[in-house]
Amino acid sequence: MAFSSSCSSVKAVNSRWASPSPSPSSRFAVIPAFLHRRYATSVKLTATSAALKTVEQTTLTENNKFSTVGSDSDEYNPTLPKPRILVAEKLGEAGVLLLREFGDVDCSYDLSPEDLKKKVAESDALIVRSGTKVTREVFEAAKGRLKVVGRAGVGIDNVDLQAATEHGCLVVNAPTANTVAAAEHGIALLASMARNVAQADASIKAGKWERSKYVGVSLVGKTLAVMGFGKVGTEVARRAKGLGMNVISHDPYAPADRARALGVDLVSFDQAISTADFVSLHMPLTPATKKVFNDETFSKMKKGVRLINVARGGVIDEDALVRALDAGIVAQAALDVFCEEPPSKDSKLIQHENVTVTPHLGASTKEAQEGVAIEIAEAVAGALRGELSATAVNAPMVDPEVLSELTPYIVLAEKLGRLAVQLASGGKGVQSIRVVYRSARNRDDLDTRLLRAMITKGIIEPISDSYVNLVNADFIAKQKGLRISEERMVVDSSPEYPVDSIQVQILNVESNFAGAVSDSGDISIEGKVKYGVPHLTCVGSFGVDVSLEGNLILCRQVDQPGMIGQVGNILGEQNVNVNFMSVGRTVLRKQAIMAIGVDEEPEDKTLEKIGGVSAIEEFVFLKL
Ligand SMILES: NC(=O)c1ccc[n+]([C@@H]2O[C@H](COP(=O)([O-])OP(=O)(O)OC[C@H]3O[C@@H](n4cnc5c(N)ncnc54)[C@H](O)[C@@H]3O)[C@@H](O)[C@H]2O)c1
Ligand SMILES: O=C(O)[C@H](O)COP(=O)(O)O
Repeated sequence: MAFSSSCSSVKAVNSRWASPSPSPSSRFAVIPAFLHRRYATSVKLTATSAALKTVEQTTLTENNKFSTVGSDSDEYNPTLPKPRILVAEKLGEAGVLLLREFGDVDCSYDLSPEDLKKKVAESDALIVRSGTKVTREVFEAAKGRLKVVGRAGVGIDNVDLQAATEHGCLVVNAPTANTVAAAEHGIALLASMARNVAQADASIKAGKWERSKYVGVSLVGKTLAVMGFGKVGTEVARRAKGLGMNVISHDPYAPADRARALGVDLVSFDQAISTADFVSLHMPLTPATKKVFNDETFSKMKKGVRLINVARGGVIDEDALVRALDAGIVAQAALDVFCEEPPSKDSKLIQHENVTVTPHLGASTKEAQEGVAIEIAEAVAGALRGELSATAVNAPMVDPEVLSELTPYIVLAEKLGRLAVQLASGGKGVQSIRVVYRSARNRDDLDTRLLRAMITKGIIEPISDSYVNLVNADFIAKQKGLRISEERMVVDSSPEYPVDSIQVQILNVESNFAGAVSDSGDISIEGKVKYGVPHLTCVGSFGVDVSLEGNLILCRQVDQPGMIGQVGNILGEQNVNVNFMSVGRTVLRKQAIMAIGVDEEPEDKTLEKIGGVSAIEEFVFLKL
């Protein structure tokens, strides 16, 4: 089939073909050294669906004091020295037993940073919860011995992932076993806050009997805003419905039908916080959610609102919360997590009489800890045996040859995913993605899993705290209710290159940039690799040609002379360097799209000026 594109004509204005090919995100592309060694001797990877199957047993040397086994059917070889596993925080007994069957387990809790460094130098695996900081210094001190870090829980903000990857250390976590525990703790805080349980308990223990002081508020009929409708948020909503509450939720990326099925309306951020009597936080800590609860947002809340946080302390500006409590905007807060853990003893927030606190207990039930312990023990033992883990967060396992050929396409795929998700808006949520690969290669001679993983990574990472890689991409996509369908079209170009173009479509969503919506009504963008550099070649129905470096401004305007100059001048005045510009149009002198690659992030006022140009109908700034 000959190559066909839905895009219209394009005129490139500036060219940087000679730019060096950008390297892929190092977190993804750096293959842990021990995996390299293992695969280097044992695995023949092909570009077929068998690409990730290991076929032989391998004995490791150097830092690997025991053998690892590649095939699913092979057993761990008990004649070789057992791996040493350091458990640095309390882990459920079932998990410890499982680990003992497999290795020498050292349970040493409350280690000082110095002692931790000494111990990791003699350990093949380390298991922690949120209380141990696994820093770069820890990986350096391990001198290559540490092969796996297991986080017995969800958040891996206490593990330096970049350092782990650089030191060839796999990081795995246990993302699902504590969901219900966290939700139950949220509900416990909600109910005990509403009825002043903690304060009344302290009062009575101090010898008082203050019945009128601790009159509470009822939950039934009140509105609860669940901020973040993921695993924990969904379970909180389900339980709050059972308490007779009216539940609304804000989550720009959650599927509306999943919420509707629970009788929950997905609403805008402002609508959620301004109408709720109770606000419960369940979003991840990301650059977009950091301190999202601040003076401005508190001022929009209903006077007397009650706040619960079992997510991450960093989503709240804690000083602003104290001000909101003092002003009576927030009547009460119940907090399980803090910006700094443990928080300082004399923190105004902790000491506030209308605040109830728990020391990060969300996951701390016997059942959750047993579940998490088993989940992490299996993941760590599996990783030490060399198996793929569905909860690995930093390790691709790809033949270096395949990786090297695909490198520029990997960058392209991630950037297309990242761009596409930023073009989505509205309450329906990103649910269905369609990817079309145009390639001259035979269908079975192109393994697209790495590309699909990178598109998934590009789509998910800007909107969550999940780390996506080849190993966990499908797992995370499924967890988030994201359906990714792939199509391959054979085109008449050179089979020397694995892919001619990649098209990413987000189906059934609204866009914040109407120009990105194709004739089929879906958000659609397409890109190619040209001379090793990823390029955006199509936006909606408009052909463009802009190298995907730095950041991007897309403008839709009336096709008329002088537009490039006007916008270029505005950016130039603000010292924003344009690295690439391209204009594509459908019909002469009607509508056109201008794609402008910029090195810096323009200030708001600069973007406002661009929006003020009369011929510009809409524009959007996108981070690559
Ligand atoms: N206190 C504890 O002990 C404890 C236990 C488990 C989880 N957690 C924390 O709870 C949080 C949620 O965990 P989860 O397992 O449900 O994660 P999840 O990834 O399943 O859900 C997070 C949800 O937040 C949404 N989201 C992303 N950005 C958002 C934004 N700007 N506004 C609103 N929603 C947004 C995502 O779309 C997703 O649906 C995480 O921060 C996790 O670390 C804490
Ligand atoms: O991220 C998590 O899983 C929770 O915050 C629980 O942390 P914990 O394992 O330290 O209790």
